[in-house]
Amino acid sequence: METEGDALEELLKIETEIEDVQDQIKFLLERQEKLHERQSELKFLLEAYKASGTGNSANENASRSSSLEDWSGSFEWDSQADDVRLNIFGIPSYRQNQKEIINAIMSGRDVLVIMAAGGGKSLCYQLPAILRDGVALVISPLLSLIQDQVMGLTALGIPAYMLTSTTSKENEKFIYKALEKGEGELKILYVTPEKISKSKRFMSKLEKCHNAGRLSLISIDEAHCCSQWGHDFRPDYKSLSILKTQFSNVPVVALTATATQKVQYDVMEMLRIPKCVKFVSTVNRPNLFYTVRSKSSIGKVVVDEIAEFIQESYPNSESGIVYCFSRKECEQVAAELRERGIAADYYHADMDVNAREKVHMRWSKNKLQVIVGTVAFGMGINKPDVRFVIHHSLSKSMETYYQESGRAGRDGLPSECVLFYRPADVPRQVVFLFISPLTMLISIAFQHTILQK
Ligand SMILES: Nc1ncnc2c1ncn2[C@@H]1O[C@H](COP(=O)(O)OP(=O)(O)OP(=O)(O)O)[C@@H](O)[C@H]1O
Repeated sequence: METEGDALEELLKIETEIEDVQDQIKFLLERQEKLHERQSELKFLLEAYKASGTGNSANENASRSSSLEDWSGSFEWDSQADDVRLNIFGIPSYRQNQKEIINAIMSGRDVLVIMAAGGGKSLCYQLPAILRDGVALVISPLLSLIQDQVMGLTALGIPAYMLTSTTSKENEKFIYKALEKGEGELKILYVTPEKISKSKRFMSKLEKCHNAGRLSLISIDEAHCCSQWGHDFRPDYKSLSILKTQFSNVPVVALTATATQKVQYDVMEMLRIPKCVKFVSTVNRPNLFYTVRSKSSIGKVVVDEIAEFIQESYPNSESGIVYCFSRKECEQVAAELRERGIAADYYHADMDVNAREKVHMRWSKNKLQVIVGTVAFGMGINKPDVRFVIHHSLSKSMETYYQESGRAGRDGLPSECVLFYRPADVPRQVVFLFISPLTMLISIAFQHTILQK
């Protein structure tokens, strides 16, 4: 007969064994991650060997192109580019790397641009799109991003169009005619990646445009969506590899704010641009001030502190975002902030598209001070004057944290990023299970200023 003592002893044994198994799983997952990383590097190297046909390594190729070619020198299009920059875009001078990127594209090279959010990536492909003859194709992942860009360009008098589900029949006809026959004024055409992967009709018109020598460049925005290692992987981005295969002489420009090596290799491999010129601008955002605050285990106290911070530091309804871990937490925190007199609402993936869009619009138009969101409140958020991003809970990775907190201060003005941290939040984020929170804090501290309040 089994006694209570026996049962207790067996339970202890099982618990020890479970801990053991967990350690092994952790070890194996870390090993798997490293192997994937190396696999991706090797695939990229092999691709580069094949492309160069010389046996030189990709790194040699990459560094050769970056070091030996001087993209900051004088080029025949300099004065025309300056004229377009100043008189069409109204931009008095270039920011870091913009001139060099434009020169590389104008020279017909494939280019990979890594530049922080708000750094000015759009000008890098829009300006060459105007200077080069023909139509520039831009692939962007979100309808809202596309609409913003087309609206902005149209306001500047640049003939830009989009071909999406919202395009009128009349505009569609105009676009197809422009692609096929070169009729009408079309300089920049925005599409989502689904157009490339799913519309045979569109691809056939694009081919005609290319055959007539009228496809001037291909720009791929948010290029990290190609990579499974990125934070926003989009399966349709995989089909973009066809572009370089089909239009090999047209320069491809891939742009992203994501800087990890693994993602960079993946993007270059997926888009088949192993010999691209790579431009990495600083990811440091000197106008962002990072703070880590210790988080109380009592939910109400945390919301009290968040509300107090917002009301004291931003009494004039300056815009902000509060990131939470779960949908339920989002709704609760938004309601509690409202109870404390802050105009807040929530945003998460469980809401229908219209409700989400409504909240986003109210916030964009400053009718709402704070959006309390999950990770779903992500790409396409380009409000320039977000003064604070508060993390009620830890993000799922360092990269996600960088993206989320980076939504603050796109206008370059001082802005705050506050992380509420307590060790008990760590196990809720699967990825962080295997990353020491200390590593994350040290990492943030190295990259930015930590003001311990
Ligand atoms: N050289 C410049 N001087 C001044 N302003 C600039 C310059 N280049 C771009 N800008 C402005 O900076 C702002 C951000 O540019 P843009 O939208 O291209 O950023 P981005 O890098 O695409 O950011 P995100 O990744 O968040 O979309 C825009 O208002 C743009 O007009």
